[in-house]
Amino acid sequence: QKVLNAMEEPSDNRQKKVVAVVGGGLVGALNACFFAKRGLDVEVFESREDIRQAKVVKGRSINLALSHRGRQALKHVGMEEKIVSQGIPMHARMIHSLNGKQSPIPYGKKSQYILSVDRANLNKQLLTEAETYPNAKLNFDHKLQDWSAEKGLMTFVRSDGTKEHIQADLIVGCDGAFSAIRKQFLRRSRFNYSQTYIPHGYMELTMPPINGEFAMKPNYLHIWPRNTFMMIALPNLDKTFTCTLFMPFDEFEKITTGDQVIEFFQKCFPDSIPLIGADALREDYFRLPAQAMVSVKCSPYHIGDKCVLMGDAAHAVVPFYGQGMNAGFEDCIVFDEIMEQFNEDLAAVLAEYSRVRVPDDHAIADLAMYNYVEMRAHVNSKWFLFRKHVDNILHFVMPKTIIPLYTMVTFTRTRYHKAVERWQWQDKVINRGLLFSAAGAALGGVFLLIKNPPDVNKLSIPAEKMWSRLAALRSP
Ligand SMILES: Cc1cc2nc3c(=O)[nH]c(=O)nc-3n(C[C@H](O)[C@H](O)[C@H](O)COP(=O)(O)OP(=O)(O)OC[C@H]3O[C@@H](n4cnc5c(N)ncnc54)[C@H](O)[C@@H]3O)c2cc1C
Ligand SMILES: NC(=O)C1=CN([C@@H]2O[C@H](COP(=O)(O)OP(=O)(O)OC[C@H]3O[C@@H](n4cnc5c(N)ncnc54)[C@H](OP(=O)(O)O)[C@@H]3O)[C@@H](O)[C@H]2O)C=CC1
Ligand SMILES: Nc1ccccc1C(=O)C[C@H](N)C(=O)O
Repeated sequence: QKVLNAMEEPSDNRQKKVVAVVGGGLVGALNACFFAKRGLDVEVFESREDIRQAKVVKGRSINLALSHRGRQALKHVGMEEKIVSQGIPMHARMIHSLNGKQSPIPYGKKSQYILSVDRANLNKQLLTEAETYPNAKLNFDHKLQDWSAEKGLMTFVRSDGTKEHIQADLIVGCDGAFSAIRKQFLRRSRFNYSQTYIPHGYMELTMPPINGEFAMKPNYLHIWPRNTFMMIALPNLDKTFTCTLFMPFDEFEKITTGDQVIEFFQKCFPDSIPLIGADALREDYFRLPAQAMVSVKCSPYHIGDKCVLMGDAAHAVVPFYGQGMNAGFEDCIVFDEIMEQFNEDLAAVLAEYSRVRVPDDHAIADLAMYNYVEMRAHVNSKWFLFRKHVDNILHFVMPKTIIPLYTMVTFTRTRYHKAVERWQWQDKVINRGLLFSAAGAALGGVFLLIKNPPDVNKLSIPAEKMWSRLAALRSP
């Protein structure tokens, strides 16, 4: 059994803590940098081999949308500029109508954008950054098999079947949506847990460059919203786009031949066929089955002063807000802030972390579900587009009073649950305002008509025609 010992004596009178981070994915690797920067000794245990040496990197999605929360966390460990310089800014949604028309909907002000970044590259750079700290060590091919919350003792199994037993002061579970660390929480009393698989799946398809250039405008997140399902595309540095088709599993399963794939794309995304390529479509559609999406909510995130969950291990969310990683990165900042506030007293820090973070992570889980409906359906509605304009104008006039939800979530560090509360309040106020304005305008019109009744004979539209037009407006 290996007991992780502090690599050197602490310079102050605090007991030097040794931290084991389980999972060297995006959040685990970043968290290792946070702990190491704080001066703690940290070891990462990752089940996969070192992805920096691997020939093929298996993973969920090729690219990710990075926004303010994630950037702030990267900034804390001095990596923001490096990562941002390798990202592609996306300033707006680009809506593809059935007839091929493209219309942009900006994400915020001119200077506000989200960034498309390469997942594997980000993970590799975070691991390399963690390794630059002398007090951080990375262990690959270490899959957590079991652990004890009471003893802080973990058992790892390696690909050759050998086992390693390791003890640490603090265990940080960053082992993703299907966390092995979280399994032990499930056995404990007063641990709340829910897991929901949505009935939709997703499939990734590649849109290659055309004559060495992007096949579509690169600085947008492209959306083909078809009300009950959608396709999106994010740009990559190699001038390809990664298209992701989100659709009910039933619909994926109805398509069983290459010809049916083309028929389906012809009907729903005709403008994308020449860009992806009909032959590629026929093949790529069947390369992998559609993947499932799960939303996991749990609380609390800690056990005593021994263990804490972060990232997808604590809160796997459906991907539709592009906030899963950003929220996980923000977890690292919040934990670090609380460590500072409570002078690294782990019992106090862990309890406070759960108290502060659970409502926010649960809020982003709900918002992520909502954003799927916004992206696939609401963007097609004239009322939604009108409201977006109204919100933007009000935000311009009263920047501190009215802040669009998307701006709060994506371009600020407003706590997610506060953003939801504020959104609901703003929505009520704006809708009432619009209703009163419409009623006021109508009343004003009636008043003017009564004061100056028009000469019916001089109306440019004959009265009967006007009535029939009004009747047509009312019928569905
Ligand atoms: C299709 C899709 C698109 C997405 N797009 C976005 C986006 O645009 N923006 C965004 O912010 N988020 C996005 N996300 C979410 C994002 O991928 C996750 O939130 C993020 O990867 C979470 O990081 P993590 O480190 O917590 O988990 P992971 O990245 O899953 O890392 C977990 C690590 O733990 C390791 N591990 C697992 N089990 C063990 C074990 N037993 N022992 C040791 N190690 C173990 C795994 O090998 C892995 O390396 C998307 C997700 C999906 C599925
Ligand atoms: N919110 C969501 O809907 C989902 C999000 N994700 C996130 O996407 C990112 C990248 O994922 P990626 O690296 O590709 O991870 P994978 O989906 O490939 O899974 C990583 C490991 O988790 C285990 N696993 C996978 N599926 C299941 C399952 N259904 N039940 C139990 N265990 C499972 C497997 O471990 P073993 O070797 O033991 O089989 C697998 O090796 C991560 O953030 C992940 O957390 C992943 C899936 C869904
Ligand atoms: N990265 C993603 C992956 C899957 C689905 C959506 C996204 C988004 O980023 C959506 C974006 N935030 C939007 O609201 O337009």
